[in-house]
Amino acid sequence: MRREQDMHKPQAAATVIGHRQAPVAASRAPHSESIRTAGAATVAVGPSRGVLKRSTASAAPRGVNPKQAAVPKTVGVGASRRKPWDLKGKVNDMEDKIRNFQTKARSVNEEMEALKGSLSHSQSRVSQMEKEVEQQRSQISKYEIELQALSHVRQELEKVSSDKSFLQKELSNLEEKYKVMETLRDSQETELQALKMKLSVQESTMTRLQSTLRDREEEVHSLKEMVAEQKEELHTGEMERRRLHNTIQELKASQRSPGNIRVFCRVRPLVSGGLSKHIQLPASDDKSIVLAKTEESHTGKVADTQKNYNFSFDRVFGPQASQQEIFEEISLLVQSALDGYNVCVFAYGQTGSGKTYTMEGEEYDDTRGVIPRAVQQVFKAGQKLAAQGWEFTFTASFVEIYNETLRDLLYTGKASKRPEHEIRKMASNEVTVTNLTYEKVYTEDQVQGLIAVAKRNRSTAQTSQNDRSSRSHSVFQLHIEGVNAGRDVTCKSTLCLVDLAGSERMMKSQSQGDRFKEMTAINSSLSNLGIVITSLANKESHIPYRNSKLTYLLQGCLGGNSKTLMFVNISPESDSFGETLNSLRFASKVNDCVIGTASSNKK
Ligand SMILES: Nc1ncnc2c1ncn2[C@@H]1O[C@H](COP(=O)(O)OP(=O)(O)OP(=O)(O)O)[C@@H](O)[C@H]1O
Repeated sequence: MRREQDMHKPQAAATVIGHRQAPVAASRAPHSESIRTAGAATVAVGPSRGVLKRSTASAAPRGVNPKQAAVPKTVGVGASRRKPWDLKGKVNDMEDKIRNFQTKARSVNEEMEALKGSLSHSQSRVSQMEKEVEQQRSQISKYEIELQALSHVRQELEKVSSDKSFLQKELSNLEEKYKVMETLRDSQETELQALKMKLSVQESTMTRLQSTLRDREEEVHSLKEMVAEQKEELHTGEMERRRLHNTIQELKASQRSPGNIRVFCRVRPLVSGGLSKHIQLPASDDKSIVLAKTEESHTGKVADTQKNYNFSFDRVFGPQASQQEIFEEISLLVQSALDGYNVCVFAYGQTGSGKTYTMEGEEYDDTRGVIPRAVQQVFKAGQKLAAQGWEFTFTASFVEIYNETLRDLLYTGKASKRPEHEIRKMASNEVTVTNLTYEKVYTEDQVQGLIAVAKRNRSTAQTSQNDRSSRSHSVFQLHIEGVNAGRDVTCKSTLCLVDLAGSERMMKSQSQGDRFKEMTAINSSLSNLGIVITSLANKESHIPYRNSKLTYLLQGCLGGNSKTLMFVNISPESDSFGETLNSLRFASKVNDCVIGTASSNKK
């Protein structure tokens, strides 16, 4: 556009040239480039302005524009050289000038024509360029659209790239994991190989072991057969042992007397120590005892006479005999109880002769009596027989008979609620006591606990009545039931251990009141015991068991089907001589009784 303006300006200048004011226009066109060129020509020929100014101002007519008035002056470049009057010269100059101007106008025109050409060219160029610009614009808008599309693509690309980097990370993680897994797999493969090796070794070992097992099984089978044979032999042996055991006892008993009731005599040590004067125990004989009594001469003229009472029993134990020695002699009987025989051991003797010491003993091992030792043996033997297929059930009871009344020594309830008891005989001929505690026992300790309960119960009664324990019988019973399921054999027996009341005879001076009643009861039950034993020995048709609670209770343990042992305990003091003699006489009578051969309660 600017170029277009530039092209028009010289044209206007050329138009002015045709007028009189053309020089003015020429002098006023310092802004135009083409005029500037012409101006230069003017300056080259014109005089200096300083010179002209003064004369112009003074020569300009009034009312005329000083600028218009100055034109002729300016036109006359050669005025300084021509004389004012040289008009012709001036005209010539003017004509020269005109020619110059014309030449210039022509060149300007030419230039203008050239410019026009150039202009049209430029215009076409411009339009072409505009077209191009349009094209460019449309291209640009296309590009912009493409750019937008590309920016979407770029965003997507960025997203894809971030996804890619994420996936690459994941990939690298997975690669790591894969490597770890590979390592693991390798190690597991190695392990697998090792296990396979082991397996193959073990398989071969197993094959070897299987063949060994088959051999062993055959061995076991033959051993089982052998065991069965040996068990059979053992059983036969056991039966034989029982038979022999019984025979030995019978032989032992028959050594002195042919009766079944065996009697052991035990002499208590003197309380003061030393030796008893009236009791003699022959050193060479452990079955005899001599009771010597010196009878003084009434007249004094003859010497004192000594009367000897000789007794012999199955065994006589002196004051030094230990509890262990005593038990060794009766342990065979206890074994018989497990073999199915009823066994009854009772201690007879005057008060203080050592019955309780013999039967119960004291707490310490050495001083323990028959009852705790028998219980220990029963449980031990029961365990041994279990190996031969025997299974035993033990039931314990402990009863006191005082004044012909029964009292449960295992009762642990309130004293006020203590029940009364009756002895009953069952259809099976078994004797049982109503309301009595029959405690199933499984261990020796449990039985010892029951014995302790019985002791407490006796001492409680003792405090209310002095020496009550001396005046009552205590009966411990262990009911034994054995089953050998394999052989379809059962056995049933009772081990009966009795501490009898003091056997002293009643003095006439004491025969009054409660004491009389007690003594009558004791004497009655003890003499009834003697009567029952004698009746059994005489094989009488009626045995008066029911005459006393004691014989009624012991019915099953006395008689042909039981093994009975009596301890006769004697006091060594000289003032007990009479009672000792009575006890030994009673025991001797019992010892002479032939009741018959016991048979085992085996089915
Ligand atoms: N063999 C003995 N060795 C040592 N001490 C004994 C022996 N026998 C009995 N004794 C003691 O003699 C005392 C009386 O014995 P024990 O109580 O056994 O007599 P008991 O006949 O049962 O009397 P009771 O009829 O009054 O019950 C007790 O102190 C006891 O320890």
